Amino acid sequence: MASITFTKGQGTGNDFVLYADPAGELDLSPDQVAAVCDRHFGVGADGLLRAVRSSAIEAGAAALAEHPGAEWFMDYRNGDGSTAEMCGNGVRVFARFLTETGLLDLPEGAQAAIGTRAGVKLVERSGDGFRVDMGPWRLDGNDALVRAKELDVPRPGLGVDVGNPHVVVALPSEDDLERADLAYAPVLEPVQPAGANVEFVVPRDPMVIDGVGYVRMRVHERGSGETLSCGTGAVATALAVRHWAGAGAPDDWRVAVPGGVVGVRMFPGPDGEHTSLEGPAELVFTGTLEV
Ligand SMILES: N[C@@H](CCC[C@H](N)C(=O)O)C(=O)O
Repeated sequence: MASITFTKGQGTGNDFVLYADPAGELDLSPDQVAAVCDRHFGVGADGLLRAVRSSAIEAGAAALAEHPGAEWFMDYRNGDGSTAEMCGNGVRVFARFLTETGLLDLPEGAQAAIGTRAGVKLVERSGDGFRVDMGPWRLDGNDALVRAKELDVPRPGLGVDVGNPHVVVALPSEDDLERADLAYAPVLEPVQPAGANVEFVVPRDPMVIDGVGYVRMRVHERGSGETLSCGTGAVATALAVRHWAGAGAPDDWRVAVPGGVVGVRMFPGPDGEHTSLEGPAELVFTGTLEV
């Protein structure tokens, strides 16, 4: 049995259990992760973030090859114990955890390189929270029909890859968004090869004010169920809505989720268009786990 000092953190209500494992000695099994994230029998969280030195985890070799400064690797797990490539809110909360615990020095205006399974992400402070360069994105062609309880007819979704897979579904009205029952997994047809996070979205009316786009979103996350926020989902949402709106649509978006608001921007990067995600990231409490 091992004892782990953990911290609970959240970004717009997307909550995580975090712990430092610099030498890579405290890897939890999927069942252990699911038990920790269980809201009735465990700490309770949408996911788990293990801070491990990139040199101490197999997946960290690619991160160090991409960016030798990527000292820390974000080993992300969904609440059911499954592994995901990337977590947008998670990487911001991870930066808060590293800086508050003294594992990372990140002065205002500087960027830290964090290894993830979707490549190295550059994180910086932004107001009270953090901003992350999410890197390049693509429409992944895995468009799907999405069936969900309370939706009268199956609706078309747009497949977007932002490091992890998403399907974005536009709903006709805010009423539809509110009454959609996401307490179970929406059915995707055809089934996405690696599963997908599903975002249900409604642009605000008017959608654009002073060059900024506004959209509301609810999300059913692969491996976690409905959550109060999803950073990669917000990025996929802004990209999908801009795609649907066509030429002249803004590159600057505010995505309202049940847990708050995050900002998404599109900008030219060295390897195609990148996006950034910004918003709050807070630590809530610490405790000890016996695993
Ligand atoms: N909540 C995260 C996304 C976490 C991973 C996702 N559930 C998946 O399986 O891809 C975020 O903020 O991006």
